Formats: sequence, structure tokens, C-alpha cells
Amino acid sequence: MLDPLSPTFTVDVLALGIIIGWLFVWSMHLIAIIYGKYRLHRKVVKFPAEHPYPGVSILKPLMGVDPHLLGNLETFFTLNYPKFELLICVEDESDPAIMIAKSLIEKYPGVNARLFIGGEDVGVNPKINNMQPGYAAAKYELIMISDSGIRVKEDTLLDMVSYMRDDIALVHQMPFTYDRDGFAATFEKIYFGTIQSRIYLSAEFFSIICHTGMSTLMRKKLIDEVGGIRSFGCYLAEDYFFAKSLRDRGWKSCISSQPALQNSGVCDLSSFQKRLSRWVKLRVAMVPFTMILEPLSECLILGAIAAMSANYLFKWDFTVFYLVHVLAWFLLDWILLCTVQAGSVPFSKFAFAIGWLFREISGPYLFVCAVMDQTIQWRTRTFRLHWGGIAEEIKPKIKLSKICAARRHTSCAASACAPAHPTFAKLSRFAYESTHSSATIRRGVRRLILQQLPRKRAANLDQKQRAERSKKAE
Ligand SMILES: CCCCCCCC/C=C\CCCCCCCC(=O)N[C@@H](CO)[C@H](O)/C=C/CCCCCCCCCCCCC
Ligand SMILES: O=c1ccn([C@@H]2O[C@H](COP(=O)(O)OP(=O)(O)O[C@H]3OC[C@@H](O)[C@H](O)[C@H]3O)[C@@H](O)[C@H]2O)c(=O)[nH]1
Repeated sequence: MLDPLSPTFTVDVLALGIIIGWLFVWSMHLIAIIYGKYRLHRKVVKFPAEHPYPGVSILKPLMGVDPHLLGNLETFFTLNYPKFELLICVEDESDPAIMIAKSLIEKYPGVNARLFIGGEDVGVNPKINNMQPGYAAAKYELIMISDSGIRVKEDTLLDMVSYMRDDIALVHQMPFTYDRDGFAATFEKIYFGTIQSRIYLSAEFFSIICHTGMSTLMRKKLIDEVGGIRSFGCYLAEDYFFAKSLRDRGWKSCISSQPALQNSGVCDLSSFQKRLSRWVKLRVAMVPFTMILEPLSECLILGAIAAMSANYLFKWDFTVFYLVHVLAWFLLDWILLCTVQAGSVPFSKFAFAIGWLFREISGPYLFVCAVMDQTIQWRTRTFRLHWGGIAEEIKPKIKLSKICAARRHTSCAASACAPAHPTFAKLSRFAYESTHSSATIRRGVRRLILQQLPRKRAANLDQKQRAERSKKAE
């Protein structure tokens, strides 16, 4: 029994609290697996004939090109849904994504698709600024926001709309990944299919807001009620605040049955870790309790403190407790991943073990690094977040005209490579994610081209640029 007068009372309570928290996390494992099996990958329920489908305006904010953009975007042109429009938004008039969008618009004249170039400066969030002209032109009652790296199945929109019941205002797809090759892709799938799915499905089960805005369907009139998407432009995590604003007005949100298939052509460990680190900073600023709970809910950390507590309270062997804890966690993560994938994963169990260990070891380290650094880098811009989630741009975007020159360089180089050539992805990432000056970008792009293109092609490219420059000088 706990005795408040005992000198060890505080330690006793702490140890007991840790064991209760540890049991709670195990219940989250079970909830995620059971709820995931029940909620995900269900057959799409069609509307009865007398009930017309609501129209959907799909906003596609694009920035830059990667080797999968064409294929991903094309899946939206082949959606099986009776009434939708595609509003493709590109901020920069020299962005090569425009060419891709135009080629698809031409290829599918039967699809109601329009291109909005230039964006509108309505806040700090560049994704909102980019989408604003498209949003202003949207004519249907539902809007879908879908990021550039998302791929859809023919019936994805039907699936999402079927969850938009009378009391629901927001339906989102739980982030997951499309099957791709390579260790980075394996790592991404493991991250989204284990830790992220566990939190997402448990939060959904307990009706806690946990909305990532890569693929979201919302009632437009409810967003218009608070001034449209421009009212969320002061936040970087507009997705969380969309859900919060609707929840505060008494509306519900839910996940759809199909998880989101992220299929960006830029798939490497460093970009992914940067993205996760940006998300950690957003979460900590918006929901500060995650600063404590997030590291404490990591397998290796929680296992260690729970083993110490069990050893202190019940004299159980630390090492045996810890090893059983890690093994059971690993097995439940495998089951959850298979549940979210709904089929076999595109890698071996050995690859899973390596990827899982790497995720578990790097997760806490990444978290600490993210919390220590106050600034947020998103594509070409740098921001600082204030408590509550309001963002401020601290390093203005590299001047448009300058970065355009670097981008022209990139697309020129890209057309010289085969589209699937790894150089293409490298060049895109370099030019679009870089916060260096445009001269540095140009130098770097040039170095990459010279390193990786066959000599003759590189020389041609160089000659072409020199000719261009002397023409300009004239
Ligand atoms: C006793 C254990 C409690 C566990 C607390 C776990 C804390 C969170 C741990 C890991 C985070 C995993 C990722 C969750 C998905 C969020 C992805 C994301 O960051 N997206 C942002 C960018 O798009 C977006 O702006 C953020 C949206 C949601 C942020 C809110 C996160 C809070 C989640 C808390 C859920 C606790 C569920 C526990 C159930 C009782
Ligand atoms: O400057 C930018 C950056 C991004 N975007 C667009 O915003 C979308 C998401 O961008 P990224 O893929 O870089 O970022 P993430 O996947 O991390 O986004 C995620 O986290 C931040 C949230 O605000 C987003 O809603 C969520 O999708 C893309 O469609 C991209 O084209 C812009 O339009 N302009």
C-alpha cells in the first residue's frame, strides 16, 4: 500500500504513474489494431439513386516538379466521381509544374480542370497563399485539399464523400504511403504505418483532433463562415486549425476508409527527417503537452522507465522486462502495419526489422534536435513559430526572379535527363528546398549536372547557357 508519510512516497507514486501510463500505451496499440481493422479499407458505400452526389472542388497546390508528379496528378483526372472540378494552383509563373498541369488538361478535355497561376498574398502560409485564387473560384459545396504528392484510386473521392454525414464537416485520409522501392520508402512506410497510425487511430477513436491536411474534404460554407481559407493563413499548420475551428463550432471530423497514398518522387531519408522535424515543431507549438508525452511514448524510452519502475515496485528483472517490452512492441507494430497496408508490404520482414529499429532509435534523437531549433524551414522559406501556432516568416523567400532563373536551369537540366533519372529528383530537391542564395543554387545545380550527365550533354547544356547569357548581355 502507498503510505503518504513514507519517505519514498513520491518515488512510489512516480513509479506507479509510469506503470499506468505504460499500460495505457499498450491499450493504444490494441485500440489502433482493432479500430484500424474495423475502420480501414471498407467497401465504398454508394449513394442511393435518389440521393445526388454533392459537387467537389479539388484544390491541388503545386510547387516544383518531381518524377512522380505527372502520374500522381493524372490519377485525379481519372477519378470516378460524377461532379467535380480540379483547381490546380501554382504560385510561380516559371514553375515547370505548369507544363505538367497543362499537358494533362489538354489530354483530358472532358475533365473540368483549371489552372491558377500567381497565388495571392493572404498570410504567412505559402500553401494557403497558393490555393487562395483556386479557392475563390471554387463553385461546389465541398472542397477537397490534396497535396502534390498524393495519388488517388478511382473511388477515393466516393469513399471520402460517403463519410460526410450530416454531423460531419471534415473527412480526412490517414497519412500512409504508396508502394515505392528503396530504404527511404521502406522507412516512410514504417513510420506512417506504425507510430503515426497508432496515434492517428487512437486519436480518432477518442475523438481527439489529429488532422494532417494532405488529403482533406470540407464543407465550403463552414470555412466561408469564418472568412475562407485566408483566415487560416497566419498558421503554418492550417490543417490543425481547420479541424479545430469546425470542432469549436460543434461539428465533427473523421477519417475515411482509404489511407492517403503519398507518392512524392523526392524520397530520401534527409528530406523525410526534415519534414518530420517540421511537424514536431508544429505539434509542440500548437499542443504543448506533446513536448513531454511524445518522447515518453517512444518504445525505447518508455520501455526503459517502465522496466525501472517494475524493478522498483515488483522487483522484476530489468533486462527481461525491457526485452519482452521491445519484442512485443515490434510484433504489434508489424500487425498494425499489415492492417493499414491491407495486404503484403513491398519489403521483407528483415527490412522491416532494420527500418523499425532505425525509426525507434532515430525518433527520440530527431525530436530533441527539432525542439532545440526554433526555426522552421519549409521549401524555400524560413519561419518562426509562436506558442499557439501563429507563424512569422523570418527569412523572406529568395527573390522570385532569381529563383526562377535557378528553376529554369533545373527544368532545362531535367529535360536533358531521362525523367526517371535520379539526377532529376536531386536537382528538383536542391533547387526547391534550398534556402541558399540563387547564385549558390545555380552553382550547385551546374555542379550536379556536370557530375552526373554524360560529358557531351553537359557541355551542350553549358554552351546553351553561355549563348543565352551573351544574348542577354547584348
Ligand atoms: C499517454 C500517451 C499519450 C500519447 C501522446 C502522443 C503524442 C504524440 C506522439 C507522436 C505523434 C505522432 C504523429 C501524430 C500525427 C500528427 C502529424 C502532424 O504533425 N501533422 C501536422 C502537419 O500536417 C499537423 O499540423 C498536426 C496535426 C495534429 C497535431 C496534434 C497531435 C496531438 C496528438 C495527440 C494524440 C493523442 C492520442 C492519445 C489517445 C488518448
Ligand atoms: O511554399 C509552398 C510549400 C508547399 N506548398 C504545397 O503544400 C503542399 C504540402 O507541402 P509539402 O509536401 O512540402 O509539406 P507536407 O507534406 O509536410 O505538408 C503537410 O504539413 C504542413 C501542413 O500545412 C500541410 O497541410 C500538410 O499537408 C504541397 O502540395 C505543396 O505543393 C505550396 O504550395 N507552397
